[in-house]
Amino acid sequence: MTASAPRIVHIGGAHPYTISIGEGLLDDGSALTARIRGRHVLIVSDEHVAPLFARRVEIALHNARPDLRVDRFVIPPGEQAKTLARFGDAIDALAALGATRDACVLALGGGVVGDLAGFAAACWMRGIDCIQLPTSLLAMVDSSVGGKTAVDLPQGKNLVGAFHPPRAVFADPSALDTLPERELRAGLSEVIKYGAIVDAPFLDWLEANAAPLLAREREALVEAIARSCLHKATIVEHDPFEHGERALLNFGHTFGHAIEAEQGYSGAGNDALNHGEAVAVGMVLATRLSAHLGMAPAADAERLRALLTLYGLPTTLPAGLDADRLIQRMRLDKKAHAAGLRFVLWERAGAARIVDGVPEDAVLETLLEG
Ligand SMILES: NC(=O)c1ccc[n+]([C@@H]2O[C@H](COP(=O)([O-])OP(=O)(O)OC[C@H]3O[C@@H](n4cnc5c(N)ncnc54)[C@H](O)[C@@H]3O)[C@@H](O)[C@H]2O)c1
Ligand SMILES: O=C(O)C(=O)C[C@@H](O)[C@H](O)[C@H](O)COP(=O)(O)O
Ligand SMILES: [Zn+2]
Repeated sequence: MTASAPRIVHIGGAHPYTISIGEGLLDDGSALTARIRGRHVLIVSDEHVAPLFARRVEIALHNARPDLRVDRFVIPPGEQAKTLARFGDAIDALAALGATRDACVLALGGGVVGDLAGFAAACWMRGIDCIQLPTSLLAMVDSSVGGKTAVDLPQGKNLVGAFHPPRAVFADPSALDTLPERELRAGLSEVIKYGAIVDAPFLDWLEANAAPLLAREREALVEAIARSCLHKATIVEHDPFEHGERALLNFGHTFGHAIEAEQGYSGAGNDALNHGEAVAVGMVLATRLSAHLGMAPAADAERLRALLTLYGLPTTLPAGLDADRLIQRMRLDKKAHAAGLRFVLWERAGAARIVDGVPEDAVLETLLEG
């Protein structure tokens, strides 16, 4: 049972669903099973998260629906597991389960699990249900919502994937108690992104609420999650397949994804940046590029950099990365056209714009400044 009524965010459109945010949702078997149509469930998780939460979810499912056949598929933790090979293993797990078209994948974990599990659900029998049970802050505020699913290639981030909206999202903020500090900050990077691109008052709120958020005060976290989900839901509902405004959610990602790929996706346990950290650096570089192109007042750019620093996030390019190689990576960014690079640039707090044909020499200059 949930401790109190969950906060609900609705996403409309062709495939409507709800995001529920509330304590105890991971144990709420009746809420979870209400979205499960068939009798086969594959819980996809990772080696950090499964020992913490998978048994609880399995018990909740069993108590509400003893007829369910529930299997577990567990991947190693971190970005390096978001591969075609692990995707193949997930497909094998669905085959071993005997999953029929009404089966359901439960993605229990951070964004890596969510993206991989969602992609497996998108492909098995051309598409089965996926319920997202995000356990990292980043997954609660961003990756569990909107239906982008993918795996990485050595050549670039998320290069193989599909749009496959979840059947439902259940975010239980009590899961965040065990989240490592570095991962909490990474999630806050994507939270700051929403303020930067569409909600200037949210940036004020984030400036005022760094202490409670970093101390994991539940009320502040739930507010940040709900407000982030509301922004993502609004954008995704209007443009589910990223034909236009959805690309705003990619602010900081052209630089960020190039950094991640260039570092070999090794952000989990060493000096390389994880996704949220790479996006933090990417947002700062995007504001600098905006300044080069005559957009975004310098004072606003400095304010964003200071806010990221307040949250303990990196704001400069890691040492040893080659600018030309980063630009080469950006040519495979999914926003790029045959005609050239496309960036989400910054105008001011709460306002960003998608700009085509950004000259590579301006990007190079920005990278060389660090
Ligand atoms: N699909 C989308 O729209 C979208 C949006 C943003 C990011 N992403 C993707 O999400 C990924 C990043 O997600 P992430 O930051 O969650 O990384 P992640 O999935 O690697 O999780 C971060 C780390 O935290 C651990 N963890 C997660 N929940 C935990 C908990 N409650 N307690 C203890 N440990 C826990 C994980 O095991 C992992 O080690 C990237 O691959 C990124 O590309 C996708
Ligand atoms: O949902 C979106 O749209 C986003 O861009 C959200 C991003 O935070 C996320 O990292 C996404 O996976 C990036 O998408 P991609 O199309 O650049 O791979
Ligand atoms: Zn992201």
